[in-house]
Amino acid sequence: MSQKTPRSFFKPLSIGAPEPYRELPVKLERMIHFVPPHLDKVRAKVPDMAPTVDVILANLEDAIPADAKDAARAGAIEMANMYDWQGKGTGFWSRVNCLNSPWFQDDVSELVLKAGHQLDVIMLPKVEGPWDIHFADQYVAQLEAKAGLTRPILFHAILETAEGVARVEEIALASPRMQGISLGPADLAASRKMKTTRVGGGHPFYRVIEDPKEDGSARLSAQQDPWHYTIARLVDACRMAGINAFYGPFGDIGDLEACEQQFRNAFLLGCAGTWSLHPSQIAVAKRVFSPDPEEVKFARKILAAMPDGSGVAMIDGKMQDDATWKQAKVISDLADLVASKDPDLAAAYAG
Ligand SMILES: C[C@H](C(=O)SCCNC(=O)CCNC(=O)[C@H](O)C(C)(C)COP(=O)(O)OP(=O)(O)OC[C@H]1O[C@@H](n2cnc3c(N)ncnc32)[C@H](O)[C@@H]1OP(=O)(O)O)[C@@H](O)C(=O)O
Ligand SMILES: [Mg+2]
Repeated sequence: MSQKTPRSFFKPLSIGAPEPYRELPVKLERMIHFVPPHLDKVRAKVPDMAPTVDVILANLEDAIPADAKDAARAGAIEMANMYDWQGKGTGFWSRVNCLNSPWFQDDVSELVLKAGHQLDVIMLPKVEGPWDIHFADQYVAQLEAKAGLTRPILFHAILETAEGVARVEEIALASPRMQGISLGPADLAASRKMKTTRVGGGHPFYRVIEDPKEDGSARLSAQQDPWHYTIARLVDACRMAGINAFYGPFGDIGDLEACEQQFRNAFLLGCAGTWSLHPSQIAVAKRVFSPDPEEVKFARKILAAMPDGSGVAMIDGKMQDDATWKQAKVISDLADLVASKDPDLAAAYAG
């Protein structure tokens, strides 16, 4: 596979386009809250909602009816100018329609030319390989130059095709614009021909069962996680590329307990955040993707016991060494980010 040279990898892809980032901006992205921009009533809530979430995403793709695509795009551009996104620190993203759709070109060109000064991330759906990223990369660079933008707009891919999973490492490495990748369980289930209509979470048919018993009594079985492999593969690809992995949608809006379990599985496996589709999921995402205060205190004990990050120490009967120091650093750094945005948790972490 032909690769760009290290120096050309970071070259702007259009004369006049902003320099690509060599290090990604450090942002809190515990929840990416989806908003249907064509619904006036929901769009009107954005200025009040923005301070309460880490990211607001104007969705132009699935869940937006075909006859409302133009209204959604106009609504997204209106959202860009409803709040001081760059000044107040809440991320402003938009999910555009897929690259082979009749709407992609207008989505991207209008967003960059009319909202690029406030837009942080373009979410690209149904990505199948690095070629999708390369195409969008140069197209956005040309639009950034035309709009006179001084800050590069980043990309976030959705992992929701079988081919995308087979190439997830190449996608993660395809451009300095890559900020992260989310799991899209519904489209991925369809692409893989999985036999489920659920959007994330477990399935009662996906289990393991113990061996038959001599007395013929009932055999114990346990439900398994059908997304374990994909999330773990996604995390490895993203962390290799120095970007973040995210869990995507949880569709059973009424079941917050199962939503929390799915989010928690993703958090423990290394995901940095999740999508929230409904206001009720925002608090769940905040609870799960903010490190637990007791974990933070224990992590800071490890950091204090090994100031230079090397050696060995016993803390509460548990062996700590260079590796656990790095684990503790991940938790402590995340806690610092959360504390900067959430006074209640700042107090809990300092307690
Ligand atoms: C499958 C994967 C995807 O593509 S997922 C992403 C696409 N889907 C979405 O973006 C869905 C976004 N959410 C919604 O459209 C709605 O939440 C809903 C249709 C699921 C439910 O709406 P509704 O029936 O109106 O819910 P409620 O009556 O409970 O609403 C109460 C209240 O909250 C307001 N509301 C609803 N949703 C939102 C929201 N997202 N943000 C802000 N406010 C919201 C609603 O207007 C009510 O307000 P009110 O009390 O003032 O009336 C795929 O990619 C894959 O996996 O592959
Ligand atoms: Mg999808």
